[in-house]
Amino acid sequence: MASSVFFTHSHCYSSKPSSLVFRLHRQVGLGPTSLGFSSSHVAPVAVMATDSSFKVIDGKSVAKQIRDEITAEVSRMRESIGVIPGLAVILVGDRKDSATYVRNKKKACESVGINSLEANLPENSTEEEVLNYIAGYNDDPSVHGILVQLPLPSHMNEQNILNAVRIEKDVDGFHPLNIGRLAMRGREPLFVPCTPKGCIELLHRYNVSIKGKRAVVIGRSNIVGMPAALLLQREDATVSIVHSRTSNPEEIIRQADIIIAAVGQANMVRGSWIKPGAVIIDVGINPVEDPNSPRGYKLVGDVCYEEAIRIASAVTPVPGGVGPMTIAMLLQNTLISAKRVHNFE
Ligand SMILES: Nc1nc(=O)c2c([nH]1)NC[C@@H]1CN(c3ccc(C(=O)N[C@@H](CCC(=O)O)C(=O)O)cc3)C=[N+]21
Repeated sequence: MASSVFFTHSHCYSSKPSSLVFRLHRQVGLGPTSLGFSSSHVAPVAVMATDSSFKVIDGKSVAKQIRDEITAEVSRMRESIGVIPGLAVILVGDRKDSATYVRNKKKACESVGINSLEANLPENSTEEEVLNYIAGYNDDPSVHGILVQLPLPSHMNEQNILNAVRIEKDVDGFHPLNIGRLAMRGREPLFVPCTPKGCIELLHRYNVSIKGKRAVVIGRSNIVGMPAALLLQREDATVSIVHSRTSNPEEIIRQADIIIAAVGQANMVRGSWIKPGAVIIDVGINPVEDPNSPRGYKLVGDVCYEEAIRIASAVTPVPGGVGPMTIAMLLQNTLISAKRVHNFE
């Protein structure tokens, strides 16, 4: 994001919290909650006199819970009508991160009993070759979901390729018809994009009420920011979108009861930008140098976590927050697709 309004920080200055008051009054304790996760209780009493229990939103354990639900449904379906849901993933080129994501998706399919097919095409493939694979999967009745891993090589037209996926198999929810329906009141998309769907699912499973709340989405990408804003609006939030040309991002973000951060800027959102008690869903997955890690880097979100936990009421960590939910939602969409085509309830 090449803009001067967005500040980048390679790390949070956790030894210098934005408010001394919060640090002085911080009390940490551990205890199970009704959802079965551990949470640390932070009590910034100067601002939040009551109900000051801070929660880590544990996407990893919620995703596990959802995978267990999907596993049960997949086997019920197999036993009663003999159908096994199938997901086809098309990977073009050899980007390391994409290969890792695709491998994780495949593993996740196996873990719930969904069949996975994979087409691995070389970087220099033509658009036509990719379209041929899509056409084959469109016509294959054992395939209920088709995912074209993004980003595609730059010589390909992403729109042409996403348009070619049958909307009934568009488990990524990226077909313009599905996105268009998401944007319209009274219309239902066949699939909702996985990452934004995972964000909303986390809010639901943590009993965060959305109706009537002020929500701010940071970032306006087709795959996260825009659909996240549309989903929040469908849930009756009052939604603002902050982006690289927003003149007063901090001021707008500070009004949010719910923040969904999806810009891809490490630690961009500082503690001082957060309204006390806000709920934060951090979609960013940004590598930053870390000499203490064997890989030489670690992953951080778009939100300065160490600062956020002192002021927000709940925050998703990175890793272990939205990422695992994205994959769980992909499995869920594949199951929904198979159930729909076979009229199985
Ligand atoms: N057609 C398409 N659909 C996608 O859904 C799609 C895509 N293209 N291109 C790339 C992005 C990225 N994405 C992630 C999925 C899971 C994690 C994930 O599970 N992350 C873990 C582990 C992170 C790690 O340690 O490497 C975590 O955050 O805890 C991250 C990122 C899906 N994407």
